[in-house]
Amino acid sequence: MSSYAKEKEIAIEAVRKAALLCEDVRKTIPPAMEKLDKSPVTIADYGSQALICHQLKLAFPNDPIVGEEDCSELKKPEMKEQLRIITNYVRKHYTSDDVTEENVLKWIDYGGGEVSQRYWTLDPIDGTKGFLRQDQYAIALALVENGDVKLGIMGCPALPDTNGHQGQLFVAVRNEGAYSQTFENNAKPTRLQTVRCDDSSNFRFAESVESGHCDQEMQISVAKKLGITTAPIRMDSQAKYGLVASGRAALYLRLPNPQKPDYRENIWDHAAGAIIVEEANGKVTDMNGKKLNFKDNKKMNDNRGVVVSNGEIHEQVLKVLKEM
Ligand SMILES: Nc1ncnc2c1ncn2[C@@H]1O[C@H](COP(=O)(O)O)[C@@H](O)[C@H]1OP(=O)(O)O
Ligand SMILES: [Mg+2]
Ligand SMILES: [Mg+2]
Ligand SMILES: [Mg+2]
Repeated sequence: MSSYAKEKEIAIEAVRKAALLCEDVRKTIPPAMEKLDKSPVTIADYGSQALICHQLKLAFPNDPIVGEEDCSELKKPEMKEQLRIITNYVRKHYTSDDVTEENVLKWIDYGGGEVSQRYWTLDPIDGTKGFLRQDQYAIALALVENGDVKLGIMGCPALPDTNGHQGQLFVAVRNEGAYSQTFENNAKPTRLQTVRCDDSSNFRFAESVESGHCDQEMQISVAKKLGITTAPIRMDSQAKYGLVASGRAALYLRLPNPQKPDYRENIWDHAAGAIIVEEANGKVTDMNGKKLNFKDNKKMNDNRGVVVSNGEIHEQVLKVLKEM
């Protein structure tokens, strides 16, 4: 019996419902709205956050949820039509009889919790830019206790598994391994294991599609020094952690963009992915070898960049980074 059996069951069901909503929205190529920081957000980001937060609050009323989105923009009168559309999508994918515009706003704002001794962190759509391009995105949910991620669920509805089946749901519980399954009900989970260095066809590296989110030039030179000469797998969102966990890449590098020295990573962009890779025998640190900090703040203020590996090559990657 898993130590987080109830949490896992509720979280998987919540992410599964949100994935159905996101895929439904994606069929129509949704227009993007712009947030105050100029980053895009869609009706699916809001719908996914509303669905997941409400289900978590019903089951764990005392747990804070630290989510990416809030409704300050959505509450503006000019957003009335958007709110109506979001509410309709939530109603379609959620058999709760209290789906009203007012409640949808309330549920989204359940995600306004603070980092605490025990909390959930949620990115309702990670890789919104990928989602808008009809490319990869992830619904990422993690439970953190005392700064340690205990449970991570990552839904990647557009990601094909190694059998070519589209849609992968990744699940990891601390000390109990990482698994992937399809989105079907009662799908059989497959245990994940990172790639071995002698598996030359999968000894590749992954990085962001968005050159503004990282330092692609530096990443390619680091990979070269490690003997990886094949082109990077460019993919949006935390799905890159899924590639490393399932042995389809040995390394995911996210080095800070030199043009944006003040950017700090958010906990919801890494918590779920990190436990999934660690439980598949991989390793995750920042570029200086520091543990990612999920204990203090939404922003990982004392971490710089992220290095995600199969475990075996981790020390070597850190050494190369230090030398450069
Ligand atoms: N300058 C930046 N450096 C690193 N990550 C960033 C930067 N700007 C935005 N992001 C985040 O990168 C994530 C997408 O990652 P990827 O590029 O791997 O698909 C998003 O969560 C996005 O955050 P946000 O949601 O605030 O836009
Ligand atoms: Mg965003
Ligand atoms: Mg997001
Ligand atoms: Mg994100």
